Amino acid sequence: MPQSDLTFAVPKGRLLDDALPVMERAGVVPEPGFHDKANRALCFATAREDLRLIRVRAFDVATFVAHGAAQIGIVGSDVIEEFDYADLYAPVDLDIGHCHLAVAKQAEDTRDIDAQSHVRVATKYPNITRKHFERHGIQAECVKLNGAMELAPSLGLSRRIVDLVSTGTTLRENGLVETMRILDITARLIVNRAALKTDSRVAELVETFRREADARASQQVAA
Ligand SMILES: Nc1ncnc2c1ncn2[C@@H]1O[C@H](COP(=O)(O)OP(=O)(O)OP(=O)(O)O)[C@@H](O)[C@H]1O
Ligand SMILES: O=P(O)(O)OC[C@H]1O[C@H](OP(=O)(O)OP(=O)(O)O)[C@H](O)[C@@H]1O
Repeated sequence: MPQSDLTFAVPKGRLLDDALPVMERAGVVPEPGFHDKANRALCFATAREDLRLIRVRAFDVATFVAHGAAQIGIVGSDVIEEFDYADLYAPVDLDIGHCHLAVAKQAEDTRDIDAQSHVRVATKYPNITRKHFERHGIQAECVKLNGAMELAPSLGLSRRIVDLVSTGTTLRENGLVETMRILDITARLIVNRAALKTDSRVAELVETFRREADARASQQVAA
């Protein structure tokens, strides 16, 4: 019986620029139309007849793969940690998309929250945030935002934010300072656990990406 096509999910934004060369070295080469920013299609053919790509939001990559609608994908470890899906397995650290998740506050806010039992936090990551503050004995009331968290303290929405930091420019330009680092982040190859067990092509792709990541690591050591 012919096997159905595999679906590979990738995030549509900044991570894609780093992921594409890695994918291409692993033999996942999208059709030319994929690179056209004006193209509104969401599903693309690849050089492999049995493999298609879908381009979705980063959080949705994890959801598509966890539910088996896509068998494999690439996503930041922040997203994996936030959802904690049992059906999702992240076997390869791709060593791209380096950033970290941090708590930040307005630079002029000198009030100590350690002495408090409750704090309001604006974030895209309510689960990670609640767990982080719980470990410090503080109950976090999370206000879910999907972007521009940096506006929340100055507009009185929350005393703290939890957001991704890479260069630190966004925090600085919005008058914020980091108070605590929560999680170091890199992008991972993720697979649906059931698909990994039942479809040998998924295990083969995992091995190919693992070899590609190992080869890059060896080159870096040699350089
Ligand atoms: N400033 C940054 N520097 C490096 N990596 C980042 C940065 N911001 C986010 N990331 C990583 O990239 C991932 C988001 O990927 P990407 O931007 O491709 O997705 P997206 O779907 O466009 O995001 P969104 O849903 O926010 O629009 C994050 O989950 C994180 O792992
Ligand atoms: O430390 P920096 O290098 O300044 O990067 C951090 C910024 O990058 C991410 O936002 P992104 O640009 O993905 O936009 P978003 O707010 O729409 O998520 C993140 O949410 C920060 O705002």
